Amino acid sequence: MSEDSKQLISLRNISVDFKRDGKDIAAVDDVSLDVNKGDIYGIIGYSGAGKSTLVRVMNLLQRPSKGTVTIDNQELQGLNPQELRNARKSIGMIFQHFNLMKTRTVQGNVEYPLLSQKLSKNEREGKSLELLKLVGLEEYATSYPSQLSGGQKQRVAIARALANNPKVLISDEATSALDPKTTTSILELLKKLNVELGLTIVLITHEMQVIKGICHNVAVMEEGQIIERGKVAEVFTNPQETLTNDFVETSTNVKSAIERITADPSLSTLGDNQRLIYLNFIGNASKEGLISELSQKYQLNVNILFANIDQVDGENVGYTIAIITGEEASIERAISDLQTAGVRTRLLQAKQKGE
Ligand SMILES: Nc1ncnc2c1ncn2[C@@H]1O[C@H](COP(=O)(O)OP(=O)(O)OP(=O)(O)O)[C@@H](O)[C@H]1O
Repeated sequence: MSEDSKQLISLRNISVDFKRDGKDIAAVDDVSLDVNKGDIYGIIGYSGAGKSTLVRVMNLLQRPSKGTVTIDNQELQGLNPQELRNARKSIGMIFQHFNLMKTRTVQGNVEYPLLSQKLSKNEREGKSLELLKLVGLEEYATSYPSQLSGGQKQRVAIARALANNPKVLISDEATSALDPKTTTSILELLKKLNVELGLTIVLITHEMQVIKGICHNVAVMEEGQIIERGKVAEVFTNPQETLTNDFVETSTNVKSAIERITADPSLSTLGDNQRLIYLNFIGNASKEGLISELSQKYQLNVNILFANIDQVDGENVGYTIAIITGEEASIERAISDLQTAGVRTRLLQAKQKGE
C-alpha cells in the first residue's frame, strides 16, 4: 500500500478566521493533519482551542480561510455541490447533545439519512434494524428519544451516523454529557466499530481519559494550533509541552497528588538529604522492584507517598511520588540508574545538608 492510499483524511495548512467585534480571530491557525485508514485519532484541547472548528473543516461544514481538505484522495474544495453532498456521506458525525429528532421513533431517526437513498421501505427498515442491532438497541426501535437514557440516545446517534456506510466517524465531545460508566460503554462500542467495520474515527475531547481509553494517536490543540502529536503511549509517557503534561497529570491524578503533598507540611518539609521525587515509567510493573533494589544497593530509604498504574494503548504506565533519604551522591547514582532503565524522574523538592 502506498503512503497516499493509507491516508483517509489529509488537512494541509488549514486556517479558519472569524470576525469578533471587528477583530480577526484565528480559530484554527495553519494546521496540517493526516489520519490514516483504520486509525482512532484523538484531538484534545481545552474549550476554545479550535477542535470543533477543525473537525467541521473535515466535511467543509466550515470552509477554511486557507488550506486544502482531502478525504480519501478527493480534494473537497474542488467538488460541485452535488459531489460535495455525496462526499459528505462518507463522513458521519456524533455530538455531545445527540441531536436526535424528538418526534421520530428510534428507528425513524436511524432511517432518516436513508431517505435520500434509492431504497424500498422494506430495505430501509431492514438496514435500520441491522444498525440498531449493531449498537445493541434493536428492542428500542419503536421507542422515542425521550424514553431513552443519555447512553442509549448516543447509541441511536451512532447508528444514524453509520446509515450511509461512512468511511470515517467524527465524534465531537460525544461522551462529555455522559457519566463515567456510560462513557466507557460508548467508547467500547466505538472501539468495536473500529475493529469490526474497520471504521476510522476522529474523536475530539477535553478529557485525556477518553483519549487513553481508545485512541491510537493524539494531537494536542492550543490556540488554534497543534502543539504536540504522536502515538498515545508515547505522548502519555513523554509529554513535551506544558499543556500536554497538564492533561496527562490531571488524568492520572498525579497533579492533584503533587498539589496535596506539596501543600502538606508533614509530607513536604524535608529533612537533611531528602528529596521529593516523581517517577514515571512505561512497561512492566517490575520497575517497582527496581526502586527497592536500588534502595538496598545505595542504602536509601524510599517512602512512597503516591503510586498509580495505568493502561495506555495496552501498555502499563506507572506513576510514583516518593521521598528518598540518603547520602547525596548515592541518591544521584540511584536516580541516574533509574533514568538509564528508562524511568523519567522529576525533582519536586530537595533539601541538602546544612540548608
Ligand atoms: N462561528 C463562529 N464565529 C465566531 N467565532 C467562532 C465561531 N466558531 C468558533 N469561534 C471561535 O473560535 C475559537 C475556537 O472555537 P471551537 O469551538 O472550535 O473550540 P473548541 O476547542 O471546539 O472548544 P469547545 O469545546 O468549547 O467547543 C473560539 O474562540 C470560538 O469562540
